Amino acid sequence: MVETTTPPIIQVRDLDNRFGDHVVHEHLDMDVYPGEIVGVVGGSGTGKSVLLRSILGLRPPTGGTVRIFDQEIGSLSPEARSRLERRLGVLFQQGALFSSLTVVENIAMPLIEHIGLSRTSAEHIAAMKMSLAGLPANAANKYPAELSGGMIKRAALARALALDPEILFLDEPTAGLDPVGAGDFDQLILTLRDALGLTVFLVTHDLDTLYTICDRVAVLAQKRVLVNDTLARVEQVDNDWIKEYFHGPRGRAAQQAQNRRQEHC
Ligand SMILES: Nc1ncnc2c1ncn2[C@@H]1O[C@H](COP(=O)(O)OP(=O)(O)OP(=O)(O)O)[C@@H](O)[C@H]1O
Repeated sequence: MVETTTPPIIQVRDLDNRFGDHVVHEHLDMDVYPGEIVGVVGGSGTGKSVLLRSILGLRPPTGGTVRIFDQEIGSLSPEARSRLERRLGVLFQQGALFSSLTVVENIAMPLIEHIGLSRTSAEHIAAMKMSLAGLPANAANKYPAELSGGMIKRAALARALALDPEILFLDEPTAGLDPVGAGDFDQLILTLRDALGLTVFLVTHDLDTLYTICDRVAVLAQKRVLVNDTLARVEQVDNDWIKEYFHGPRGRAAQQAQNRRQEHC
């Protein structure tokens, strides 16, 4: 759970991101602590995906620093950067599986490429990761086009877990799933965090995800992280977007659903 006395595992300071004249982030600060699940929310175009890409080092920011495991990613040698990347698992919005590879081959690929395992060993570990992500064994030899949306997410999650990451980044993990599938996926993320001690950084629009599994919620607005706190505190912030998002009909429904879940526990 959240231990804010420990140093952050991700520390973003004074981050700027611009595309020409378009300023997406300005003086953005954000901390993520080990073992927590942080949900990043904000209106469309507020820069959630750009923030995720900046933290992962996929997009060099216009200014500012990102430190992960107390290492500044912009100043690492290629070898150090590669070592750091192995400690991060990423689930992109569309799954980003290779369509010409089977599920087991997709999951085995990072094990072969990054740590040089033989194909047999890599596929053996890939089968275990499939099971961890809740995929049936008979999905192993299927191609992505043969999978349901929920199974694609699970296969992509299994691949993200292939190298035993310490931090898991998820971009809209429940987008496109039906409510039952989305709820199951939320529970899977929670179970994996608890079982594996992961830190989870997730970008989402899904209010149920926020209410069900997030320890803290970071709201992007006005080109920065406006607030990064428990949901109870975030809900109280006097900001138009926060009021509309959390206190509108969908926010109230998600909150009531969570209250009912807690009553049944
Ligand atoms: N490569 C790029 N070139 C130019 N502009 C970009 C680029 N990538 C992102 N942007 C712009 O940056 C802004 C933030 O984009 P981003 O995708 O991070 O938003 P978001 O908060 O994730 O939105 P959504 O919730 O709709 O997915 C948008 O205005 C987008 O058009």
